[in-house]
Amino acid sequence: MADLKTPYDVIIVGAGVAGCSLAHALASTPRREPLRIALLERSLEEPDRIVGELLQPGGVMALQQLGLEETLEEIDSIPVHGYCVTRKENIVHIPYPAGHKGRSFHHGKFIMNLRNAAKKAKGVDVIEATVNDLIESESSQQIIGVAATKKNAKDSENISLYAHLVIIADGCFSNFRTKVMGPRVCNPVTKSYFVGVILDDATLPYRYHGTVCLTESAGPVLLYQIGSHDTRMLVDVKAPVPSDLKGHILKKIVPQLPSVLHTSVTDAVQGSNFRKMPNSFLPSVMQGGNEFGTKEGVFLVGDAWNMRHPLTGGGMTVAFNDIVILRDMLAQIQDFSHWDEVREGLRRWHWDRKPLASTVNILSFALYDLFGADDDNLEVLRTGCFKYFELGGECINGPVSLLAATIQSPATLFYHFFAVAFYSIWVMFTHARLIERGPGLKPQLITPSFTDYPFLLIKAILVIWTAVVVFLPLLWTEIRWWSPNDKNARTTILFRYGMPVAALATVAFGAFKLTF
Ligand SMILES: Cc1cc2nc3c(=O)[nH]c(=O)nc-3n(C[C@H](O)[C@H](O)[C@H](O)COP(=O)(O)OP(=O)(O)OC[C@H]3O[C@@H](n4cnc5c(N)ncnc54)[C@H](O)[C@@H]3O)c2cc1C
Repeated sequence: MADLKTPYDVIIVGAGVAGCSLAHALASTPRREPLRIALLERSLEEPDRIVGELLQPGGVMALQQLGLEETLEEIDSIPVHGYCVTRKENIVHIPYPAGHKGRSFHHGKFIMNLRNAAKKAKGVDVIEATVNDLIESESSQQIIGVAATKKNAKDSENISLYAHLVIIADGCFSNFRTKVMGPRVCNPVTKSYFVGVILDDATLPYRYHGTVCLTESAGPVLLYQIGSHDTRMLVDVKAPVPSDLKGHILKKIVPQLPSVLHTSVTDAVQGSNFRKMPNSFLPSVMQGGNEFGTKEGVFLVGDAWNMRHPLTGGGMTVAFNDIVILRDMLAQIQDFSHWDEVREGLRRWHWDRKPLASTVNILSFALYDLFGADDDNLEVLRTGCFKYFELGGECINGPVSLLAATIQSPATLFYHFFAVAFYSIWVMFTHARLIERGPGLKPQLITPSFTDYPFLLIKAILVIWTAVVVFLPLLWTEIRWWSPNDKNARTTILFRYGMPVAALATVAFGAFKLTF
């Protein structure tokens, strides 16, 4: 029975990508009694951020399933038909699978559309307030509400709101992660930073395509058009971020970009205020209350719970897909005060989201390790990856479908990743390569001969080892977060991951034996 202090069924903290779509999804689900939802956001002004500007086709599909496809309209959004990867003037075209299209836009405009959709949804109160704390029940230590400071026209007002369920969607810098996760808290690891600028009327190597520029001894550079005249450039920089960013980009990055971009990038960098965001890694941890060491009455969604590298532009796609599954799960629960039912739902949600979320998460860091390569063996893999794409056919279709999130399969990702690793070795043995000969001397093109083979054989083993060391820990972070008592999770892991991984490992080992 509803507590007198509980005017809401659900409180959602944060009206960003996940929060707005969740509020809209819950309100739009037919139920016996319509839900009363409070969506709290610290600022309802249009956000101005360098995040969430390209939505992959898989994200567009999830948005359609949520009935929110109109939020992509009337914001000067740009169609995205695929990617191209460049190494100086060498360019590989990687179109999305036929019939699929992504969209890119100014983040703030898209968020305003999402907020309007949430505001219009029946039973949703959008409140401009900063949530300061979670309110715990004194008897059960369950979370029963939030304490917030409401932004009024003249001054601020402290309020307390209560609900059966509190959902935290306060993004990558979440203030409540620790409180919700308790002893199992897992802190984000920042791998690098993206520094963002906007280019005016830039010409990209392929129009309406995301562009990934690989550079030597610096991180990858990402470009995509986000409006009729605006193109976002994100430059990956490792910590410590150089104090002279302008000099770093002009001297180290620009000469390695395709020449078609030189003028617009130089102009943008000259007069720019750089924006910087951390590229963080945060594996998802099972939630659901005491059994899993987390709080009851509350759970996390979106970046507050799970983050991956933004290189592959997958964050919003994961968030929307999560909301689709969560909506269907919560639709089966009539009363959110029945925590046992919510806990069981969260457990199912955790595993049901894995095919897409794990694929996107692993791909983002595996590609980042390859494209941001700063070691010799990774450089071999990076060259092999570029050449793999040049083969065309399934060598493009497979990886791009994973990137687009139209295929949700860590096993397919495993297959292509190790196919790239073996192909990289083949390339190393058979293709001529440029060797640096020291200052003042021109690099020399060397074709491997028989005398190089012993050295190359050792290198091949190191390259495979490097591929394993990149991929398997990422896979492990996706499957290890289960409770030892959770028998269903163990079965899921065994069948969904264990079997394909074992099968592919056998194939990979066989291929290795046949090749060498
Ligand atoms: C550099 C960079 C580039 C990226 N580019 C892409 C991309 O191109 N494509 C893609 O799909 N993903 C991208 N991402 C990831 C994507 O931005 C996130 O996955 C997505 O925004 C997560 O949504 P969210 O709702 O969890 O958080 P957010 O969208 O950040 O929303 C959180 C909301 O909570 C509010 N809030 C925070 N604290 C409080 C509080 N105490 N009280 C009330 N409200 C609060 C905030 O104001 C905000 O509105 C990128 C990430 C980075 C770092």
